[in-house]
Amino acid sequence: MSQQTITFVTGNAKKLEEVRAIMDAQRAAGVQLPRVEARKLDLPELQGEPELVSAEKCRLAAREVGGAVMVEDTCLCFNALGGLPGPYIKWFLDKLGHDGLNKLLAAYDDKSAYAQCVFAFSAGPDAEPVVFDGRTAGKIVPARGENAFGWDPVFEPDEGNGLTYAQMAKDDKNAISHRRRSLDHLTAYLREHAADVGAQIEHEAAKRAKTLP
Ligand SMILES: O=c1nc[nH]c2c1ncn2[C@H]1C[C@H](O)[C@@H](COP(=O)(O)OP(=O)(O)OP(=O)(O)O)O1
Ligand SMILES: [Mg+2]
Repeated sequence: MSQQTITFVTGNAKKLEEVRAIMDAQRAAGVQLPRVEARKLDLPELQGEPELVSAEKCRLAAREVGGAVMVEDTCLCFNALGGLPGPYIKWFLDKLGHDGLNKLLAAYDDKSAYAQCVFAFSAGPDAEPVVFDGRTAGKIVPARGENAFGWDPVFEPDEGNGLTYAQMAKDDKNAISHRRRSLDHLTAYLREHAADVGAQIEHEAAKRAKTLP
């Protein structure tokens, strides 16, 4: 596994920053992790359940890169709305803003929500993606804190001592975040299946080498 590189495909620089910070801290603590390269690509996203959105994004990424990839899809799910906006949060945030997200819940007493990150990993274009779910529970609040990353100012995690993600130090967010939890599952999988995954990446690469003109 250590010889191989996995390409993290995302169009979002903030995601990449957090993934790098989480992995660097773990490496410094002696955790064995694969080499990860980044590729900036804004891939089209299928509609549906988060696991499906992420798995399909992963297939596209693997085809695009022609090798082992990881992607993630992030959702913000309001319990009063049956989990919506969920995977559509990007567009809700874009069109409604922080205030509009709060107003969506005006008719409900229940402001609880969870942030969800679904990583998907694929060994190559013909391999089946594997998905990993990470969640952090909290509630939707009027915006507080620096407006640096998406909906961070309106999400107050239950474990955040009353602070929104945007008010927390980056390391504190990374310690409890949906992204951290999902990434931990992915890296644990890669460690547990290091031999299989390594062989699969090699196999995929060899197959492609053969089919090249
Ligand atoms: O920790 C986070 N804290 C605050 N906001 C966040 C976070 N993580 C993602 N976000 C935002 C970005 C986008 O508006 C939406 C997810 O959409 P999502 O499709 O997963 O991300 P994206 O299109 O920006 O990047 P990608 O190329 O990896 O799909 O929530
Ligand atoms: Mg996206």
